[in-house]
Amino acid sequence: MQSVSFTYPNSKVQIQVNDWQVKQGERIFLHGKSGSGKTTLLNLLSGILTPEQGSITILDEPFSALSESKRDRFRARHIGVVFQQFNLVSHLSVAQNIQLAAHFAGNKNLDNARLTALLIALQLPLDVLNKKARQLSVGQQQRVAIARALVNEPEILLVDEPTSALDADARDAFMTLLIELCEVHSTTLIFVSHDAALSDYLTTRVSVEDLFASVETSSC
Ligand SMILES: Nc1ncnc2c1ncn2[C@@H]1O[C@H](COP(=O)(O)OP(=O)(O)OP(=O)(O)O)[C@@H](O)[C@H]1O
Repeated sequence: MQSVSFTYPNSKVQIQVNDWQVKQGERIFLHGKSGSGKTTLLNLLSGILTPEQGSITILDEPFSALSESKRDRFRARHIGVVFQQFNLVSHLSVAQNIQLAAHFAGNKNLDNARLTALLIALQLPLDVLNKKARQLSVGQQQRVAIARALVNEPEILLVDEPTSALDADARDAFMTLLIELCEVHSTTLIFVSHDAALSDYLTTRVSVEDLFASVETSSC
């Protein structure tokens, strides 16, 4: 991110990042107070929002300068996103939810073996494939959201508070799996959570307040 600024319409809150670089394969624990701008930052990195000024370069592509359709295609191919609310299509089966993500990425080679391997890696029973997303427990929905985000083997994974509904044991099991999957594929992970205990699973801690404050210091 280079000299990025963003303000929501009718809002006084401005998000500014002077210079932020993330290395390939880095696993970042992004934390900060409620309302400090973590989700907004993830939305800028996923291209759901675009900066008013400055630029976001991802995998050497001028990501924030791409047209909306090119940005959507780039996201589908290279960036996995797991939102707080998972955003599964509730009336579709788990298999259909995952296949939809593969379809948007132009991934025509999603075979059943790969789908099965992903579910096993996430410790999901295989019979969930035919269940509707709305029939799953919250913990299962979280794992399916991760499976959907990983199905295209993205270089980058953006995850927003994925463990908030899990108990401590389920949370630790989930984190171990997530990190293992990221290690296997050298996935760059940006992980937002209020749960400081989870930072042990990640390699780098970044506070959004510091990230945003560094702009004010350097621009004075
Ligand atoms: N669509 C929107 N329109 C206007 N203001 C918004 C919008 N979404 C968020 N904001 C404001 O932008 C600021 C940053 O919000 P954001 O959701 O990024 O924070 P956060 O750090 O993710 O918060 P939390 O930890 O509570 O999820 C807040 O002041 C919020 O009220």
